Amino acid sequence: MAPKKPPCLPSLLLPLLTLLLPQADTRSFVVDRDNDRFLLDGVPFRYVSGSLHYFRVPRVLWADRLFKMRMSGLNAVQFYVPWNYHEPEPGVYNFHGSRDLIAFLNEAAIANLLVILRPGPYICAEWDMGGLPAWLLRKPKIHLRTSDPDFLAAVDSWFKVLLPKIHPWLYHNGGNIISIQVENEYGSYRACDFNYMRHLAGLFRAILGDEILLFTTDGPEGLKCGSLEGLYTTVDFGPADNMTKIFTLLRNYEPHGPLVNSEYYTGWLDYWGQNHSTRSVHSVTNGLENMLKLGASVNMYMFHGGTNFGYWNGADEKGRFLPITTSYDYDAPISEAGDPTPKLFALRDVISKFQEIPLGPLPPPSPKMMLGPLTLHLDGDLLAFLNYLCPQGPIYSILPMTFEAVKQDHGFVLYRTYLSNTVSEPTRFWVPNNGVHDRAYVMVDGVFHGVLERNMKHKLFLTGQVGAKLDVLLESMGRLSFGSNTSDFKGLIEPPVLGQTILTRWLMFPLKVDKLVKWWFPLQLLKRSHPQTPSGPTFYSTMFAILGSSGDTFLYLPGWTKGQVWINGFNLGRYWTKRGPQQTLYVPRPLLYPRGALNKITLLELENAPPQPQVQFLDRPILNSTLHRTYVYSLSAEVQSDPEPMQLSGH
Ligand SMILES: CCCC/N=C1\SC[C@@H]2[C@H](O)[C@H](O)[C@@H](O)CN12
Repeated sequence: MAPKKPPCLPSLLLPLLTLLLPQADTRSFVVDRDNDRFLLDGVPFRYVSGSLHYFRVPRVLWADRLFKMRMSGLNAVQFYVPWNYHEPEPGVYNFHGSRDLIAFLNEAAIANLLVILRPGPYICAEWDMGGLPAWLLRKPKIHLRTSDPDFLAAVDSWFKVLLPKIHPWLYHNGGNIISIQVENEYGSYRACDFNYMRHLAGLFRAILGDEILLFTTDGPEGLKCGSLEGLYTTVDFGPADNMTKIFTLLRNYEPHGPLVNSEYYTGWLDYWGQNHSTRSVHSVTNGLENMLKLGASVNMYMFHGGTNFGYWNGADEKGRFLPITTSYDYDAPISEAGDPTPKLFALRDVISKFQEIPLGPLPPPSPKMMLGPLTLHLDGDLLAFLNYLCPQGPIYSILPMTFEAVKQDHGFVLYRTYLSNTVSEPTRFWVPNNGVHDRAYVMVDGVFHGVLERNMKHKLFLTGQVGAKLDVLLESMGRLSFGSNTSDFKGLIEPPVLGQTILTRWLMFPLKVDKLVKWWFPLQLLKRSHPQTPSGPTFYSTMFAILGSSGDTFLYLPGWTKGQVWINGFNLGRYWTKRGPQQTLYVPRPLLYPRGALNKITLLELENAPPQPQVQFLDRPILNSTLHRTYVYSLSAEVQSDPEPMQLSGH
């Protein structure tokens, strides 16, 4: 669907106006190397852009966010296209609802924003596997982000679907896309495979033509492997970096043409278990003003961060595995709830010194709602619903299989084996080579024995009778989205060991939790037995009505440990109250049924619920709680003391 044409005008006016309006054949966005600037339709142009990720904002809120960006003085919006968000299975595509990319392009056009598109295939973005689909890892030896034929075949297949959709939206075709990025900070990736980058550039040119401006983005240390002849080179850096030094370095790659910072960091990401990140208003506005004085084009990353709903967060590896939090507030100028912040107004003042700002006020913060406390009832432990969670039954293997091997991309897989001997004394249960990816909740005959965690907690001690069920619920906490190796397999990567015995003969149950939670009637109706005393992964739920006026709100879970939340079947994301720094989850008002209608909240608490299983809805977020240090294990004392196992179980 090509962009909507202007409304039809009285026929006598049309000929006159067509002389004035730029026509598709005169529309152009080019680099003017003689004058170190961009030209838009032949006129000098500088973009002041902001990043907003449509995949982190419910579709019903896109127009609101884009309007606020325009009213902030931006003339462009930059966003990625996550491959894994649109191709859930090989050859299966989804561009509907909150995945309707064309609808988002149209909303940007309506907001009078040009578009800087970044389709990857890798996007980083603190998104699961940097946007690459987990199903690529069903070929375990695939070399991601290289000219590996298996990888390129999947990339070509995806881009031959995506890029033709984008073609009509290119600026010179009448659309609003002025430039397109190839890959993402490729210079930071170990492969440095120029054949791969040349392949991508050739594919983009073959489908999109020669007019569209293609560019690359790298940190200063990545320019060597990230830049490519024929692609315009840009950099990314934040307010604390040395702008002069980095732009001077950039001139080694682009001696002429406009200076571009494609990711000027207005804030930063958060990791579970680390302190909340912020960037000062002064440092961010000061850096922007310095770049605009140079005539540079700038994209602010992020201008509105949004939320990692569901299981979509990515992870980093900085000495240890660090999953990204559910909130992607990013301390951005527009808050996670879509509210203008002091940083926005300060940036708007800076922009107004260099270009016209739309007249009129920004909308005020949206109404917020408080509700509760609500008391949830215990539906039952997760194992009680196993037949509904895995209706197709388990997969058997001598050694445990990864999530990818059993075709489970996100969430949870239950691993089950049976004790071949009685273990009467507390005996060490562990997984060699840091092989828990990422958290394991261990039960013996349904009794919760504790948690193992990647890099953090390698062993626990358990007892059990011969023939007892040993259940290990594995949770993926999101795949590495940055770093030298994005082949971040999930599950039990190594067979666990009990005492000196390697445990074999495993049943794997890929769990379809979201499908179960979507059932409207209370889960406990599915159970034959009465809810047991809460032990390990357990479902809780309740129904509630909004009596007063509705509004955005923030779910607060005091006393809960860690788990997943659904509201009216929508997967709101992960909570980890015990670890922080995030203590609340953003609940967009459109998720809630208005006054009188019944809403349903469901929790899967993975460890321990509070004695009173209550939650509240607050009128403000808590993203910077003080961390409960006692809860964060230290690994160093443990990992060296694990001896090699002696025998296989059952042999
Ligand atoms: C030292 C940082 C290297 C990783 N790059 C990052 S961390 C935050 C941002 C986003 O991930 C963004 O998607 C990256 O392109 C750049 N960047």
